[in-house]
Amino acid sequence: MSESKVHFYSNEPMVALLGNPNCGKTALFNLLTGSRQKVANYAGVTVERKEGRLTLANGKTIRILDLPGAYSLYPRSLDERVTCNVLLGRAEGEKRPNLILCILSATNLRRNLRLVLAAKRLNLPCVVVLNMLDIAQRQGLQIDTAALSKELGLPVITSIGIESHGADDIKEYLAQLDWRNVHSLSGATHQDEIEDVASHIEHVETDNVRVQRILQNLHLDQIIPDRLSDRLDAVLLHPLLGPLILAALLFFIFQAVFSWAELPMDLIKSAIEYLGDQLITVLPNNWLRSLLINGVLAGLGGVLIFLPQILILFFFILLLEESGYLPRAAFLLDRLMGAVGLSGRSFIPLLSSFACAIPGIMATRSISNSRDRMVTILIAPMMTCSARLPVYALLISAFIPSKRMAGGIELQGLVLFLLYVAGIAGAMGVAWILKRFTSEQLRMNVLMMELPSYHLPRLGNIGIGLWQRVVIFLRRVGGIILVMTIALWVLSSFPLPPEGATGAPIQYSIAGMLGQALSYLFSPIGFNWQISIALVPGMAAREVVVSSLATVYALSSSSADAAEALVPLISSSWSLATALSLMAWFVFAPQCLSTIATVKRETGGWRIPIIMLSYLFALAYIASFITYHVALYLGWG
Ligand SMILES: Nc1nc2c(ncn2[C@@H]2O[C@H](COP(=O)(O)OP(=O)(O)OP(=O)(O)O)[C@@H](O)[C@H]2O)c(=O)[nH]1
Ligand SMILES: [Mg+2]
Repeated sequence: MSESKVHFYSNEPMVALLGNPNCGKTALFNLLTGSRQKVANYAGVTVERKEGRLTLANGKTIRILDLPGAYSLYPRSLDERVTCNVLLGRAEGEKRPNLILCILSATNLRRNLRLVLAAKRLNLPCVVVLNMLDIAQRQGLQIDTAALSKELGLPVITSIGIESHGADDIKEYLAQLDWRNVHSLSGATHQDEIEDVASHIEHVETDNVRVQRILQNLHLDQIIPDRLSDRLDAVLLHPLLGPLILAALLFFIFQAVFSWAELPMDLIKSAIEYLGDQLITVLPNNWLRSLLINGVLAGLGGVLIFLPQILILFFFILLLEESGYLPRAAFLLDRLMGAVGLSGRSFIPLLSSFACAIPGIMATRSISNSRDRMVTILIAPMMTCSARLPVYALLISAFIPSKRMAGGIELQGLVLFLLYVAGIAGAMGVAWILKRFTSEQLRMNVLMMELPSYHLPRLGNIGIGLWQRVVIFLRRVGGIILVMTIALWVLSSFPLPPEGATGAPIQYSIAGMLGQALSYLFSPIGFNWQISIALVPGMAAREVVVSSLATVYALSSSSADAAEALVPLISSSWSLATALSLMAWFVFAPQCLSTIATVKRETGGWRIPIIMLSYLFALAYIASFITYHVALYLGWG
């Protein structure tokens, strides 16, 4: 597996952040370096090392390395291995860090201290940072940092990862550090060798005893229950209520995606229409006007309009991530996932895939069982990524009436929910088959997952998260989607139709001919040539299908205002059977090219991506074929 290469600045000291998962390393990394790496309230958020730089008050620059969380220095999963390799100096092209900042969550010293003891044996200078001091204080924990420092034989500083000045003590400490003599902070007292695997087991026992003694000396050896979290869990993890609440929550989210988005979507639509009208009045009727209106405006506008829905979905995802509910959902679904041979471990990678399969596939690094990891990678693309939302939303707006059913349920939201469920069900089915027919069969892996305390979501963090989504989305619109739209416009406009041609000019263009050729393949599942054209650039990015349809239809119609009206156009020219078949196609169809590239990188070869491409293509075709023919049978043709 390759990792992002880090530049080698030999003269700048490097400080690595080491700590248990979810202890706030990335929060501190962001405070120290001014980065905006992902922070969330569950274990295993960071799976790669990330580097940033910090300029200290005295002008000195140091490199800070954020690492995946680790419970021990005996790696069990790929993300833990990243951490160990860096600390042992085995990471390619990377020197060993000059200093380790060992971050502890003050709320769980028992587990966190074991890692400090292991870190001391690395024979690297080490400083302990006691984070989450605010929560510890709220829980009534009094930690004597001087005594802790004496027990450990290491300096101890404190921090609060969620306050803007929460890392100032760390900065101050690093500024006054004498980097030439930093070796005096080295924790190794009795052993000069780097930790090896064989001695690991024997250390575990002595470390447990030592941690117990330290806690006793600090009068911290009673376990302080987190009452609020326990009380919430009594309801949210209740065997019967828990799953019901989870289902209701997810259902509500999809309802909101449609009902809350109406107003902002109307606003964006009006703005695009206004812009189109202006362009028509000021520009002469030539190829440039066609490119701007039928190409760029139709294409980009067609996608932009779905931004509010994407943001609403992410608002809820961020809320769940910040609050600490996500690992509970994993816990609730563990049984269900066990039925198909996966553990709840796969839940968070799969959930990340709802944003985009790429971070989802990266997140599988935290799955220690390699077969589970491969299966999770193979099914991740079936989780509905946010790029598919515009496609679904377009088809739903065009074909599913916006009406309320019994109980005030929005029909459109319900269909969207069902499309997501179809993806999940497909994924579970494939996982079951893969496990069933591989040598490992249905072996249950026990879920060992930490349930963090609930945190009140911080609006600032959610705001930043949403803003990042807006930036990602606009970058796609202004980047790949714009490029593909212009390319498609060119291919759809040239060559010009011959003299005396009667059909729309696009039919004589390169794209038109390609679409007609492809429609032989796709007509059995109800796709016309316009859809067939749009599917090709859609391989680059999902939303491109929407912009491509907008461009293709804008070019196929003679009226100048076609740029504004994709929904009525497709609802009048496609049958319901075709629309349903296209929805089914998008539940399963192979992912975009960048996902395939990620799978190749993460699995180290072409085997898995090729398996993935072919089985998804086959599945999509079969699902669409069945959907189309059932719909025809029902008279929706
Ligand atoms: N109340 C409080 N919350 C904190 C503090 N530091 C971090 N958090 C929260 O704790 C959660 C975990 O923080 P992260 O920075 O993602 O933890 P991490 O150590 O990078 O976790 P992994 O990447 O999974 O290893 C997030 O919800 C943070 O907002 C703190 O000092 N006080
Ligand atoms: Mg992290």
